[in-house]
Formats: sequence, C-alpha cells, structure tokens
Amino acid sequence: MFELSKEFRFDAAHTLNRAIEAESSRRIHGHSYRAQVTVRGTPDPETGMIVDLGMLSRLMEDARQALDHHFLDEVEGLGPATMENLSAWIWRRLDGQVPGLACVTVLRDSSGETCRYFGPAA
Ligand SMILES: Nc1nc2c(c(=O)[nH]1)N=C([C@H](O)[C@H](O)COP(=O)(O)OP(=O)(O)OP(=O)(O)O)CN2
Ligand SMILES: [Zn+2]
Repeated sequence: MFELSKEFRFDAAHTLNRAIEAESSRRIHGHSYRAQVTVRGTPDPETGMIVDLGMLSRLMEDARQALDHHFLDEVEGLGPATMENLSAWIWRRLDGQVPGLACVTVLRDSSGETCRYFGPAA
C-alpha cells in the first residue's frame, strides 16, 4: 500500500466569528495556505502509478482556482472559512473524481497549523 500526495498553494481572505480575538478576526484578513491531496493504493503494474500525478494536478486545479485570491466567506458551500471547512470542501470537490482519495490536508505555514480530513466515513 502506498500514499501519494500532490499539493497546491492558495492565498485568500476571510473573516471569522470567534470567542477570542473577536474584533481582529471579524476584520477581513488574509492567509497563505497549502492544500495537499493524498491518494492511497497500489501502483498499477503496467504504469507503476496509483494515479498519474499530472492527472491529479488537473483535477485539483478547479479547487485551486475557486479558492486562490478569493474572499472565502463568499465561496459556495464552504461555511465559516476555517481550515476544517476548507479541507472538507476540497474533499467534496474531489470525491468521486480522484480514485483512492484518502485525505485532504490544509496547512498554514505562517502559524504552523495543519488540518487533515479523512472523509465523512472516517
Ligand atoms: N479550529 C480552528 N481555529 C481557528 C481557525 C481555524 O481555521 N480552525 N482559524 C483561525 C483564524 O483564521 C485566525 O486568523 C488565525 O488566528 P490565530 O490562530 O489567532 O493566529 P494569528 O492571528 O497569530 O495568525 P496569523 O496567520 O499569523 O495571522 C483562528 N482559529
Ligand atoms: Zn484568519
């Protein structure tokens, strides 16, 4: 069994309602994110690949375009623009298209934060 990951980066703005740091969080502010899509499986003996990384990259491009340089509060179906919701939203966007989809990880390097979503069944 193997795991294979591909990453895209996006920069986006949002607001958040929080119990702490409420005022600054409600102000529009931005973050730089990385999103990693991980597939799990066994390589096809002929191709040596679980999935072609180029194909994975193409499938991820639609999600990247919907997030990069967008105001996340306005992204359809996202809800409060947390790392949890971002990883679940990317999962839903790819589910059914990416064979062996195992998890979606959203990272915010500036603050050392990571959120990993394994899908609704996990
Ligand atoms: N469970 C979660 N908690 C928080 C999330 C989240 O996605 N999931 N997100 C935020 C905010 O986006 C917030 O802007 C980050 O704030 P904070 O952690 O207080 O850190 P900084 O303001 O120091 O972060 P910078 O990225 O350096 O601006 C809060 N909580
Ligand atoms: Zn924020």
